[in-house]
Amino acid sequence: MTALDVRDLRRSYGDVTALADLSLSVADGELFGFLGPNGAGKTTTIKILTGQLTPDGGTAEVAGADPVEHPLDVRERIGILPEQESPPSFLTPREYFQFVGDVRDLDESRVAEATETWADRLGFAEKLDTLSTDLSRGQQQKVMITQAFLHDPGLVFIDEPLVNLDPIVQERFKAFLTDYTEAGNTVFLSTHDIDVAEDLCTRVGVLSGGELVATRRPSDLDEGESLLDLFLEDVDAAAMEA
Ligand SMILES: Nc1ncnc2c1ncn2[C@@H]1O[C@H](COP(=O)(O)OP(=O)(O)OP(=O)(O)O)[C@@H](O)[C@H]1O
Repeated sequence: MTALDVRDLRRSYGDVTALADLSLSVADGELFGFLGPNGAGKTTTIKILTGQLTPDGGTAEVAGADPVEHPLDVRERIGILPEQESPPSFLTPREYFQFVGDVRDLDESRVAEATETWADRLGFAEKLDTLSTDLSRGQQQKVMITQAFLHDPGLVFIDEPLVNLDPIVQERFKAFLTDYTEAGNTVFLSTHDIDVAEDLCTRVGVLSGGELVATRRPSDLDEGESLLDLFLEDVDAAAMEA
């Protein structure tokens, strides 16, 4: 089954072309890395696929629904971890998860269980009743990760999830992502950390100038080959063609 399918997606902001012509499919169970230099169009793509932005043209199906025609259906079925967003400063993590649970129509007991599981997994149990404004950047990131997974979505969009996490928590979260996708769920991971993508992803797509210029499987790399070198070659080749 296909977790997401994108055909000929286009989006400009005034005379800036953010997405020129993007076609891409991600299957259920993939841990898909979305790579690209600054300004390549990654955030624009994620905003369209998560029902936050309308494209100028093209089609998309995400978790079985059209994010343009039925953005609420898509948002119900997916989890989203946007880059550089914080939990509301005036709520504690526990209150924030209750709020997200209400919006997502989850039973109180399910929210309580997920809260305990994630606080334990990411190591912030002692901060569950602290106002978010008094949390460190890393602790706030743990809260944002938790809200993305609170309802056990089959498809999650995560943008630079490891930022501000200490190495121990990073490893724990990476192991979770692997287990999560091996269980059949799908992760769409946008990152500049090519080493993490090489280590973690089952497949990556390289976006450059608003177009997908390569897809690769880290498991297919030859001895001595690195995803970073190939990424740099892909982006250089795309720049030469432009
Ligand atoms: N609201 C906006 N108004 C005008 N231009 C925008 C807007 N949002 C994005 N852009 C432009 O669209 C292009 C793609 O931006 P986008 O944020 O999608 O790239 P990105 O791959 O996520 O970049 P980064 O890795 O730096 O976060 C860039 O040239 C950017 O300047």
